[in-house]
Amino acid sequence: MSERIAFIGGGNMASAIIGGLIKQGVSPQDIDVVEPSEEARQQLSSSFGITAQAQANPSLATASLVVWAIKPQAFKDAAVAAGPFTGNALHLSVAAGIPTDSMAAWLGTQRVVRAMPNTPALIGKGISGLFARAGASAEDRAQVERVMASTGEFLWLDTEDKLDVVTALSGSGPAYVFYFMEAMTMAGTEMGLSREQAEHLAVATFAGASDLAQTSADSPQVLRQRVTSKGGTTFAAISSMEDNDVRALFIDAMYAARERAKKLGAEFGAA
Ligand SMILES: NC(=O)c1ccc[n+]([C@@H]2O[C@H](COP(=O)([O-])OP(=O)(O)OC[C@H]3O[C@@H](n4cnc5c(N)ncnc54)[C@H](O)[C@@H]3O)[C@@H](O)[C@H]2O)c1
Ligand code: PRO
Repeated sequence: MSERIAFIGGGNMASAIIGGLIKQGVSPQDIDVVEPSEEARQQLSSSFGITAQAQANPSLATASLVVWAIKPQAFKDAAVAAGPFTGNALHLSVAAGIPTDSMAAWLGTQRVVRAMPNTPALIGKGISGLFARAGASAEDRAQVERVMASTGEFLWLDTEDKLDVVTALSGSGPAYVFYFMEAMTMAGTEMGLSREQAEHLAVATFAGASDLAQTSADSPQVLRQRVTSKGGTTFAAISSMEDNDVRALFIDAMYAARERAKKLGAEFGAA
């Protein structure tokens, strides 16, 4: 990968991808970042030795790939500011909701791909959903794969609307896991463990159960049933959750996330 890559936005998600690229051997000198926040620019400098630009400028024209890692709310203004400098680049957006139709209109190109990563990308253990517009070539898709592989796994989607489902599932998903860790820690502490002990047990339980689910030939449902002795402690806990509709409420929450992704697209993606 000797091409220059430009990032518009240098926050959490850009840093996760940049970190992965540098680990893969990409030189920080081949990475440009446009980042208006002084604090974020300093972070990029201390973490990666990258001198980010406060504003889009003609140097962006040398990038063969432009990665859009800004909030949906800021996308259109940033596209209007940076678009004129991005020449014939391929564009890859990680923003929730913003449709490729809008990006193609704002940027004047059909070479547009969207990715929905998640924060385990920071340690190379992310998973991303990818969608390519018809105007993106096989080589464009391969370039996106090389970049996203540095953050973990990826899978291609055949329709763009499925990206909103991926956003609700794996994009937002780490927060659901941390939420359950928080609740388990809170309960363990209430029941007499120290906070450190409870958090250690909760985090290690998710790590172990995730590894088991990934390496086992059995489904999560079968693995759950194996923990749940009839009339035992897990049975009491799962019955309490089922009686309180936790599963249905959790599914509702994911629909709310997907709705929000659609609304962000409609509100901030209007071309
Ligand atoms: N954080 C996640 O878990 C996650 C997961 C998947 C996708 N995303 C998507 O990634 C995008 C970025 O999220 P994040 O978590 O990195 O946010 P962030 O706030 O950490 O980073 C966004 C950065 O963009 C900068 N910015 C604002 N206006 C700009 C402009 N006009 N030009 C250039 N930079 C500008 C901000 O200063 C900020 O540093 C969002 O669209 C989000 O939907 C985030
Ligand atoms: N974080 C972004 C959000 O909450 C997108 C998925 C994860 O909007």
